[in-house]
Amino acid sequence: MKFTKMHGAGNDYVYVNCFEEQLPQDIPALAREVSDRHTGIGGDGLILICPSEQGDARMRMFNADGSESEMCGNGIRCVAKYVFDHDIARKEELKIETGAGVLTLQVFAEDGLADRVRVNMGKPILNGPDIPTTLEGAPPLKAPLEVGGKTLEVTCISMGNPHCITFVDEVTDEWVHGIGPQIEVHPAFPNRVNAEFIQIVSRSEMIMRVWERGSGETQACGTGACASAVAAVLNGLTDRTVLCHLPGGDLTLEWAESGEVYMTGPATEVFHGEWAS
Ligand SMILES: N[C@H](CCC[C@H](N)C(=O)O)C(=O)O
Repeated sequence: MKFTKMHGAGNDYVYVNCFEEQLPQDIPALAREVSDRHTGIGGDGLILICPSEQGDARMRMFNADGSESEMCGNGIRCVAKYVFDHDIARKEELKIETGAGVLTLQVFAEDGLADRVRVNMGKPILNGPDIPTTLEGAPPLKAPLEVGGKTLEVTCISMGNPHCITFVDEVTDEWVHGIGPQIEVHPAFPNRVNAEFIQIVSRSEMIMRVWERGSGETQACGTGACASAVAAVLNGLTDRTVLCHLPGGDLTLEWAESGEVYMTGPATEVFHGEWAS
């Protein structure tokens, strides 16, 4: 099985072009195997680029633990790059089918290859039961969450996949590796949750680290950055356009007055290979 290794702001996945490649039956097992950074290819998960009746391609995304997610922001930028660069659909505006609906993307190319992508991520989902979470509110804003002997004040948002955002003075390992894994599996989140930790720098800038559902700490999380920008606006902490600094790079988020969230960021192809087993 041929694969391509790509990353968006350091959030790296193994990509398979399912217009051409056959997949084994057990895709979650394949995701776990290829993601292993010692015995596999290494990555935060597996992303399939598939034919679509509704768009130029369909994205299916699997975390490193094999769980499938509805949406992946860094992943969809790389899917757009792959579709553009490999002539599946060489258009500057692409439509990609995802678990969160058909999204529209704008591709920016240098020397004929896409290197930055602007995604209309759609409107955030704010109704608690649809996130889903048992916490009160639409959305839960500064909702109390008992974790690790602390009572956190969290904001919960979905971008098609669930996010629990905590604003902190400094994003330390204690938060990300100590509290993050406990939030991921907290009973308030029936489908588990991605846990973002945000340090506000100014009304137009924030620092983010994330403990991702199914993958642990990643270098960046596109849907998490979008959800965090919405949470920052709803909590009165930033304006509607925010520069988000992540360990793997920067993303620009805009929660437009129309309600849609726009995310702009890089997409990088690193290498191709053949998966032996
Ligand atoms: N771990 C996430 C999926 C990947 C999201 C992230 N890598 C992004 O760029 O949006 C989840 O289970 O919802």
